[in-house]
Parts: sequence; C-alpha cells; structure tokens
Amino acid sequence: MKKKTAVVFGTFAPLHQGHIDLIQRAKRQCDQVWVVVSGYEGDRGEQVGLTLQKRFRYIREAFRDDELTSVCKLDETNLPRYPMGWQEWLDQMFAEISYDETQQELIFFVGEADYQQELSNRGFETVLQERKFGISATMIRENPSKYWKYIAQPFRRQFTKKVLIMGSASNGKTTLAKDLARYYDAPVSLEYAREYQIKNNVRDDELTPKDYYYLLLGQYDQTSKLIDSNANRGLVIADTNSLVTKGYYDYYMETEDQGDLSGETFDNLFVSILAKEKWDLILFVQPIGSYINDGFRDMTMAEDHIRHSFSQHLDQMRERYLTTIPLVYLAEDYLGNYEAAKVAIDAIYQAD
Ligand SMILES: NC(=O)c1ccc[n+]([C@@H]2O[C@H](COP(=O)([O-])OP(=O)(O)OC[C@H]3O[C@@H](n4cnc5c(N)ncnc54)[C@H](O)[C@@H]3O)[C@@H](O)[C@H]2O)c1
Repeated sequence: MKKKTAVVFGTFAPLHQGHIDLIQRAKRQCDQVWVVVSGYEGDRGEQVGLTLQKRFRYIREAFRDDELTSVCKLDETNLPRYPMGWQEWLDQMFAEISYDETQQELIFFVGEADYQQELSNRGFETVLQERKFGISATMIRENPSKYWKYIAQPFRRQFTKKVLIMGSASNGKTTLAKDLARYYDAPVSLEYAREYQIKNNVRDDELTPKDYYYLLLGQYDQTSKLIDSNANRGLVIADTNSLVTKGYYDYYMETEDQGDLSGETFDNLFVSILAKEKWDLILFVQPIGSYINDGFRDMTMAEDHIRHSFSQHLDQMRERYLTTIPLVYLAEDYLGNYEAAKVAIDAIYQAD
C-alpha cells in the first residue's frame, strides 16, 4: 500500500492558527504531512524580517514534537514567479520531499481555489479546506498585537515590541520598568546583575571579568525566555541589556588584572550578544535625583560628576552601537518620565 502523504505549502509569514489547523487536519486524513515553506529573496516575509530560512526554522520548532509532520524549505529565488513557474516549482518540491510515486500517494491540501484548480489540471489529488478564524498572515503583519493569539509561538518573538530602558544606576529605572510592565501587562526583564550579586553577595566594584561574562549570558537568556513566554502579548520591557553591562565592565575593569579571562573574550561575547538583541525603542533615563545605597552599589557612583560621566559614556556607546533605534530621553521627575514613556510606547504598541 502506498503511503498517503499530505502536502501543505505556503509562505507562512507568519505561521498562524489557520495554517496549523490546515496542517493538522491534513495530517489526520493521511499517514503523514509535509509542510513546504516557500519563498524567495525579498518576499513579503523577508520584508518584515522573516526570511525564508527563519520561517523554515520557526516552523520546524513549532512542530518539533510531532513525528508525523515534516518541514522542508523551497527557495524560489531562481524560479519564475508564481503563477508562472508551477512545473519548476513542483519539480523542486518533489526533490525536497524525496517524492517516490511508487511508494507515496500525494494529496495537496490547499486553502485557495486557484491552487486546487491548477493542481487538479495537472492530475494531482487535492482537498480544498475552507479558511478558518477569518485570519490571514497579511492581517497579522499589518497589526500583530491585534491578532496576537493567532500567531504561532516561535513567530511571536519576531513581532514582539522590545523596549529597552537604559541609564546609570539609582535613577528610578527599575521602578519605571516595573510600573510600565504593570500598566501594559507586559513581562519585564529586570537587571540580572542585581539577582546575581545578591545570590553571590558581591558589590558592583567586586565583580570580576568572569562575573561580567556570566552577566552578559544571564541577562540575554532571561530576556529571551520572557520574550518566548506566554506572558508576552506583544510587548516586553527590559531594564538593561548587554550594552549597559559593557558600560560597567569598561568602568570597573579598565585597570583591573584580567585574570584568566581576557578583555577580548568579553568583547567577543558582548558583540555577538548585542547583535542578537533587537530593540524597537530605547528610553534613556538621565541621572536626576539622589543616589540610593542598596548595599550592593559601589558608592563612588554617588558622586554626581561620576554618575553623569558614566551616563554620558552609556549614551556614547548607544550612539555607536544602537544608533538606528528610536530613542527618547527621560529627564523629568518620576511622574514626567512615566508619562513620557507611555506616550513613546503607545506609538509603537497598541494592545488588543
Ligand atoms: N513559482 C510558482 O509558480 C509557485 C507555484 C505554487 C506555489 N508557489 C509558492 O507557494 C507559496 C504559496 O503560499 P501562499 O502565499 O498561498 O501561503 P500562505 O502562507 O498565505 O498560506 C498557506 C496555505 O494556508 C492556507 N490558509 C491561509 N490562511 C488560512 C486560514 N485562516 N485557515 C485555513 N487555511 C489558511 C492558504 O490558503 C494556503 O493554502 C508562495 O510562496 C508561492 O510563491 C509558487
């Protein structure tokens, strides 16, 4: 008996609940299903940062625990554009799924009557499934937060608005991050260094290069987990990032003996983590107000001129490494900063 193999093809930019339902119903009507992720350089997915390779990886991730679902990638860059290249497209698809007509019976599950028509004309078995939930990838790309619940989990990270709050220590940054998170019902990634220092009972000025290395990794990991958590509904707020950690590293480690971890190793990790972080907005809190001793802070920073020069150093680094990210300086009292931060966030994020 030939193995009944379902094929569901699409751009999947992004994969959504309608697609998942189409794929799973196809799977249940056959012995297995192939999901063919199709696209080309500069396609509508790539235009929102979802390259073909990324879509392929995310869909693999979405079906990682399902042995009846296989995923392949079909790069159409060198094929005639749809609807001109059906034959070449089908030939390439058969190669990708190692189609063997003596062993497999192919059934195409499609949501478009045009696809059914074309494939039937070519002698293929097809099943036309009605569209579900009134949702489409175009609607999601245009307003991701409105259709958030329909977006397949791995794709949500791409559509998440990530807001970074920067500034020197003890200027109301953490309070602001927590208050904004509560207001927007968004997850907040607080300073990992605080947790690390409390756990290890070390002050700012006692951290070693090795500690900074773990701080870079720990902060990135913590923020990534929040982005991938179910608490994320389209907005994530972070109290700090790799750039701020690098700022502290520069400030404290400049004259220190680098021990068994050279500055180059730290800088390599810093550059690679910074490149992975993607921010949609930076709120830069200026050092105004008094410096509070929480027991873990180095009190040299309590001196206004040191705090200001550190803040300037951070801002110069931001200018150098994150120059294209929209920026709002917050230099008022706490309430003024809180209001200004909400205006800036409302401009990039509209909750459902
Ligand atoms: N070069 C060629 O001639 C050729 C030929 C065939 C296909 N292709 C390629 O295949 C891809 C076609 O993908 P697409 O743009 O139609 O993909 P898509 O990601 O928009 O949709 C994928 C499939 O899911 C179905 N679907 C969408 N929303 C649904 C919902 N809410 N409920 C149930 N089903 C739903 C669609 O009808 C489609 O069958 C394109 O990349 C195209 O270029 C190219």
